[in-house]
Formats: sequence, C-alpha cells, structure tokens
Amino acid sequence: MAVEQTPAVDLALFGALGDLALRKLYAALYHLDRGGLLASDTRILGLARQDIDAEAFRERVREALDKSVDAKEREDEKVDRFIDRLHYLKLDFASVEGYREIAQWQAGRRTPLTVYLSVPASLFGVICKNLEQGGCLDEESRVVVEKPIGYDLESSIEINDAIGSVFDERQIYRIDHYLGKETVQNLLALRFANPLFGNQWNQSQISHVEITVAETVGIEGRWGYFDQAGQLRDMVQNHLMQLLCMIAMEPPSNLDADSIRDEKVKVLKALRPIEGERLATDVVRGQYISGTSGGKPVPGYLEEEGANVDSRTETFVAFKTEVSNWRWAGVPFYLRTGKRMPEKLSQIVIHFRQQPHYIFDPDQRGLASNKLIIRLQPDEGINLQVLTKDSGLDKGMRLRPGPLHLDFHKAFPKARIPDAYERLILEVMKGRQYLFVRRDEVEYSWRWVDKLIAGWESRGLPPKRYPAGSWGPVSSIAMITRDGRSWFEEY
Ligand SMILES: NC(=O)C1=CN([C@@H]2O[C@H](COP(=O)(O)OP(=O)(O)OC[C@H]3O[C@@H](n4cnc5c(N)ncnc54)[C@H](OP(=O)(O)O)[C@@H]3O)[C@@H](O)[C@H]2O)C=CC1
Ligand SMILES: O=C1O[C@H](COP(=O)(O)O)[C@@H](O)[C@H](O)[C@H]1O
Repeated sequence: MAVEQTPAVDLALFGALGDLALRKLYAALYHLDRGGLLASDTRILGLARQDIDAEAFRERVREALDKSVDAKEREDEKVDRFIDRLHYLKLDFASVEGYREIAQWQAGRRTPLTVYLSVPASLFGVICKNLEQGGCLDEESRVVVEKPIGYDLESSIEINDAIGSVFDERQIYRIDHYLGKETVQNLLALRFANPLFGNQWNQSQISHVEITVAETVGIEGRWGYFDQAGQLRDMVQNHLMQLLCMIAMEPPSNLDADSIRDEKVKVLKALRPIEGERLATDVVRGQYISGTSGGKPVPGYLEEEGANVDSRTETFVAFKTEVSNWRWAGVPFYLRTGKRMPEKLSQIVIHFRQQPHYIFDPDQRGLASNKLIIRLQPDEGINLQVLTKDSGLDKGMRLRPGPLHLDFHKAFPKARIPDAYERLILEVMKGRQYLFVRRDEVEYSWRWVDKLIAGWESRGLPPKRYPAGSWGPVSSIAMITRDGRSWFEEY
C-alpha cells in the first residue's frame, strides 16, 4: 500500500531543550522522517531560553538522538537530513518580545504553524496569547499540549479557557501518549472488528476487569513536579482513565474524533465515585520505601534527591470502581499503578465469567474461566487464555489453561512497532484528532479524581509504605482478595 502523503508542516517546539523533547520528541520526529513520513519541506523551530546558536542546537539534538534511537536505526544520511530541518530561536516564553520572529520565520510560507507546547501547563495560556499577539497564528494553526492539564478541575478549566481563547477546539491536540501506543489503538480493532469479542463485551459475560500500569522507575530527578502531583494526578487522571474508557465505551458510530470522544465522555460520566465508606475499602495509596530495583538497592521516595521528608504524596494507587450503566452494572474494574514496581508492565485483563454449570474436577474450579490479556508494554500482544484437556493417559479430564497468543513482534516481524509519540505527531500533521483528548474528557476525569482527593484529605491518613521492587502495599492485594480474586501477573 502506498504511504499516505503527510502535508508539510512548520513545527514550533516550545521547550526544545527540555526532558521530553530530548528523550522522546526528536526521536519520534527522526523516525517519521526516516520512514518517509515527513514532507520534504517540513521544518522544525526549536524554542528555548538558552543562549545558543542554531549549530549548537543541532549538536544537542544529534546527541539526544544518539541516546534515544537504537544504533541500528541511526542512519547517518537520514540523521543529517533530519538535522537539516532544525532551526533555533532563543525566547523567553513568558514575554511577548521575540514572538514576531516566529512569524518572520514563517514569512512567505504557506504551511500552517503547528505549535508543540512541551512546557509546564502553567505556561500554556501565556504562550498562546503571545503567539496571537505576535501575529504567528491563523485559522489553520494547531496547538499540541502535553498532560497533565492542570492540578484539579478548577485549574484545568483555567488552562483550557486560556488555550480556548486563542484556538478553537478543532485546532487543539491534547496529548495522552497512552492513546498513541500500538496496543491501545488495537483495542478499537479488537473490540469493534471482531464479533467474537464484540458480542461478549458486557456484564453477562465478563466478571471483572483489571488494569495494571506498573513502572520500575522512581522519580528520576522529577521530585519538584511529581511531589505536587502524585501518582493519581500523574497517571490515573489521564492514562489509566483513557485505558478504562477504551475498554468500557460503547461502539462509536464511526472512527471520527468526536464519535469516539463522545463515547469516552459517557464512560467518565458513569464512573462511580469512590466516597464515603468506600474510601476505606476500595482504594489504597502507597509510597515506596527503600528496596531494590533490577537487583540493585534503591532509596525510598523520601530519600530521593530534593525530597521533602514529610511528604505524603502517593507513588502508588490501586482502586476498585464500576461503570454504572447497562453494559457494565455489577462488573468491578480494578486498577493499579505505581513507581518502583518489580517490572515494567502495562496490561489489561478481561476476566470472562464461568460456564453456568461446571462438570470438571471441583479442585480446578478456580481455573475455569477465560481471560483476555491485552499487553501494552513490553512484549505488545494479545493473549486469550482458554482451557483445554491436559494431554496424557493418566490425566483423565484434567484441565489446563493454554494461550492463544498473538505476539505483535512475531506475528508481524517486518513491522516496527512505533513509539506512541511517532503516531501522535503524525496524526497532528495530518490534522486528525481521534487520538487526542477533548476538553470535556479532561474535565470529567478531573471531577472524579477531585472527589477522591477530597475524600483522602478528609480522612487525613498517610499513604501505606511498600518496599521498592514490590507490587505495592499489601492492602492493595487484600482489596482484590476480599472479592475472591487476585491480580493477574502472568502473560
Ligand atoms: N518528561 C516526561 O517524560 C513527560 C513530560 N510531560 C509533560 O511535557 C511537558 C514538558 O515536560 P518536560 O520536558 O519534562 O519539562 P522540562 O522542565 O524538562 O522542559 C521544559 C522546558 O521549558 C523551558 N522553559 C520553562 N519556562 C520557560 C520560559 N519562560 N522561557 C523559555 N523556556 C522555558 C525550560 O527551560 P530551562 O531548562 O531553561 O528551565 C525547559 O527546558 C510538561 O507539560 C510535562 O508535564 C508529559 C509526559 C511525560
Ligand atoms: O506521563 C507519564 O508517563 C510515564 C510513563 O509512561 P510510559 O510510556 O513509560 O509507560 C511516567 O513515568 C511519568 O511519570 C508520567 O508523567
């Protein structure tokens, strides 16, 4: 199939020397270029406040690519071609002075300006205003903003209002990089292209759903940011909520951005809040203490560089909720995410109900349900656990769980699984919003999170401790065990 032509873009990257840009964004752009997906006259303007010239900037990006792109994928000629697209402008984002130079950079070009705000959300509003005043924008301009949008509902409304006073919603691309992950997009195909699953996807066939997003990393020098946020705001409000929506939403009538986003909003509205007595039983907050990671000793959260030793910020959260609608009534959704877990693992497990009548060995009753395991990372793939008869003359009718396994790397050996940012940047360039989060999604998600935080604050309890390298506080295991279930950690 022919590669779809991507229109030429002038990309203005704010925060061009920041962590995200250097670790992820240039690598993603380079891969797009290498794959022939950037139009020949696409250009990138790096904006930062460091007093360097374009050559020094290009050198910094080259060094970043050395670290973030696999050696076998770094082809000299293609790296040079990519580097040639880069320009640099020193700018204090908060001051309107200097913005005219962005407009001048574009003078005579017919390509719309795409602005990527890889900066803290507190700067989104002022940058948008300055771009407008500097005469940099027109109706075709686009703006890409990073998560998290705000700290709570109130601040997110303020930020969204500020962006919205300059850009229309159709011009705004709110990134949640989990939506760019290959397997997350595959959820749409899995659910809506396969009647086998589509027809079973409800409370009469599914007993419960688990979502785990476990990270091995700790705070990685981001204490200042992370301690203000915590795992609930940093990971649940956006990434885990989006995963939950993709699992729980009704079939959209087509793949248009708004059809999909309308359905996601309905899920967020139907999500049962955790309040009252449920605060004691249905949610666990944790904070890691020293332990091990990858076989090496690592410090606890309160011993990290720059730490405030009194911090009660959670680095782990697990909870049980429900989507209160006809499809999902009575189906618990168990979610957990944490830093310094034993392995990096993001997966969704759909547990199907047992047969109405059971005829096999009563000791094996616990085995007797199908599970669909959707692995986001690592080892992207889908695994359906089915029960078969154990082979051998001495086994009688003993059951054995076995996988029907689709490993994306093995099934499509020639296809490279792109990083989430590659997909997302490409979609911005093509002007397609279906993988981006609409304002009301952000706000409904904050509403739910704010209620939970208010509940935590009213109880005033510190997070439970867990050693780095463990699966979180024991009470997160007790939370699911009380329902006669356990977290599924196999694949
Ligand atoms: N890093 C990550 O892994 C992730 C980040 N994000 C989001 O991406 C965005 C960027 O994050 P990250 O790269 O980590 O942040 P960084 O702080 O590393 O980068 C932001 C950059 O903006 C620059 N900057 C800040 N204020 C000004 C100003 N007034 N004028 C000019 N430059 C300024 C900083 O410059 P200086 O260095 O000079 O201070 C810094 O280089 C944030 O919204 C974050 O929440 C989202 C998901 C993951
Ligand atoms: O947005 C964020 O995501 C990362 C985890 O992303 P992943 O793609 O590596 O799973 C997380 O570490 C970070 O704290 C958070 O801000």
